[in-house]
Amino acid sequence: MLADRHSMEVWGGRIDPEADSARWHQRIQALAEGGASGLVLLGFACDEGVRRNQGRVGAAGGPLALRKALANLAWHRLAPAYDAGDVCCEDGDLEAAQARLAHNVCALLDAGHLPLVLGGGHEVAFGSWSGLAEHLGGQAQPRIGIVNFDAHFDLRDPAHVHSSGTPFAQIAEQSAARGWPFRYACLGVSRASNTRALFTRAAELNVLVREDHEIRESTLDAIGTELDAFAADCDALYLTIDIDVLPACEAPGVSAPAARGVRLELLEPLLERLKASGKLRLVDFAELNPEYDIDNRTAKAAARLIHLLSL
Ligand SMILES: N=CN[C@@H](CCC(=O)O)C(=O)O
Ligand SMILES: [Mn+2]
Ligand SMILES: [Mn+2]
Repeated sequence: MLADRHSMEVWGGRIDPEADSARWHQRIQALAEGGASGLVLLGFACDEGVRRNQGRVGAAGGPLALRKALANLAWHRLAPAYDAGDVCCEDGDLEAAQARLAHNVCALLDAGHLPLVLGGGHEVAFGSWSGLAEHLGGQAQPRIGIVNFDAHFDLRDPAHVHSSGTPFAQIAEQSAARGWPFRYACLGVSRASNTRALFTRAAELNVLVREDHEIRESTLDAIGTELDAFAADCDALYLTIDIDVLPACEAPGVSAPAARGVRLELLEPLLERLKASGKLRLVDFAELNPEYDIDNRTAKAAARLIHLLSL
């Protein structure tokens, strides 16, 4: 593997004396060549995209905070989980860091693993997707479905700058250049936090949009059915979770906290539905900023979602 740094030191925590009481820190393994396929955590310690997007930096600390939050959670998995270390961006060269992330993601997919990338600002998405694209590149026209749970479209015009606000517009451009379809679902969007231009671009790109206020107990099943149909029309799903989709009380530790958001109890059933599709090939978490977290609330919420997806 080509990660920029790797240490298993963070994986420590409570050890219970009774049988069958393992936690993540007791079961996760350092990634090594030739191991059985499993879930692989790969950090993307980067907030250069957030800085370029005029946001609150600090998401570079996300991978470490996520591992710490995950370490003490109960282990219920049957298949292995590995830690592949971090890709870092310490010199402001975001494009080079995204390219290294892509090569690592591609190598993991080639080896039969499910990569779970720990961001980092949402600029992680361009690197993650590029890795999946590299992996599927041999296919004629792979139908990659992107499902983004986010208060924001992140479809800003990349002609100005590449940032945490542009990844899906960059992916749309790349897809068009390759003659591949662009299939993007963005759920949890806040109308108040996205300009008219962004809604217009989403409509032009035929994005499946569900706004934050549309996701309620009474609409969950219908939205789940929409996601089933979206997944059925794709060869592979890339799930990206911008943790600022949660309300600020559940996720204060982000660059742009959501005044309303979509609560965990509504998000979780939709994630279960996507998982049940059997088409998830790549997952990432974006925008956790530990510098603004309260009581590790945001890290714990994200770790709970990782735990749910890993069962
Ligand atoms: N990845 C973040 N994207 C948001 C940030 C919004 C904000 O800082 O208020 C965006 O660009 O729209
Ligand atoms: Mn985002
Ligand atoms: Mn967001």
